[in-house]
Amino acid sequence: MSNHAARILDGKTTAQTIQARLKAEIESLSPEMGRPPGLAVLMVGDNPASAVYVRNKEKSCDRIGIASFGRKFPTETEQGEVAEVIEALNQDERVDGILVQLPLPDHFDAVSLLHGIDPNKDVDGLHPMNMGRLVRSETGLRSCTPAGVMVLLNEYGIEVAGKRAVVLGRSILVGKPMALMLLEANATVTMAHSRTENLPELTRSADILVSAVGKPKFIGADWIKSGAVAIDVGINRIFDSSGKGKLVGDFDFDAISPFCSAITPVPGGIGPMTVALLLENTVRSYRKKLRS
Ligand SMILES: Nc1nc(=O)c2c([nH]1)NC[C@@H]1CN(c3ccc(C(=O)N[C@@H](CCC(=O)O)C(=O)O)cc3)C=[N+]21
Ligand SMILES: [Mg+2]
Repeated sequence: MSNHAARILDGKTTAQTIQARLKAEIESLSPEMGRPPGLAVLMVGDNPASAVYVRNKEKSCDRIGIASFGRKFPTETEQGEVAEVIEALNQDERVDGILVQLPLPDHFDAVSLLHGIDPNKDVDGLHPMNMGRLVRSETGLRSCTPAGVMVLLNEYGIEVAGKRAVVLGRSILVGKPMALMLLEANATVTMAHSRTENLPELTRSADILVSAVGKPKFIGADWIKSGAVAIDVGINRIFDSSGKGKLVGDFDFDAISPFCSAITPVPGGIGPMTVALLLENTVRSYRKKLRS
């Protein structure tokens, strides 16, 4: 079963549908709440992937009625200064979500900074409280990228239970929570990483292959099982011979799509889903205040 046309899992359209639903929900909740939801994004230095994300988040917040409390710090900022801002945002009643862009500059200790975020405002799901809830399959705020993958799979009716899933990458932001969410959905999950031996042989066993390694067009056709579902979390900027930049994923899309049953494009796949789930988490934490 090869050379069938893969279904394109359209994250852009799915994300727009989610955003439209959230916009309506915000309109109906805000009279009672007396304020819009608020999201604070903190960025230190100027990582290009983070810059794309920040731009898209701010546009989306404007569009659906979430107030942005963003702060940008120069690379040489001291950790203590950012920690103080986080503490002020924890106390600020107008703020429902706080997100610290990763990676942070080398002189930062990301772990201790993330521990300082109020778990109820941790819309990135990175606080140990929320990570622990995920490990235990308890409800809590969940990492936006892997949560977006699960929503997209569900949107397209892709069966996960009983399937073999391989996750490439073991970051706290994507790989680890992704593996746990697939496990929760009853997939048989393998986590692979830079030290994994015979990687292509492993990925050829995957019914669902998720890549979050950040290497442009790293994965070619001989890594893919025929009929696999390919989920590309990589967002890599490359430049053509004329110096023009464009975004590509970890998959060599044109090479592998003939062998896949379904595949996410870059751009327009998991990126927009990440933004949508961030907004969703923010609205969730806003809505929770109505009842408390
Ligand atoms: N604490 C933290 N949480 C994150 O989730 C996080 C982070 N730090 N640091 C940076 C990465 C990167 N990231 C992106 C999310 C969406 C797009 C996105 O919207 N991509 C569009 C790009 C469209 C375009 O502008 O060309 C797409 O793929 O279609 C990009 C990048 C989240 N990250
Ligand atoms: Mg994408």
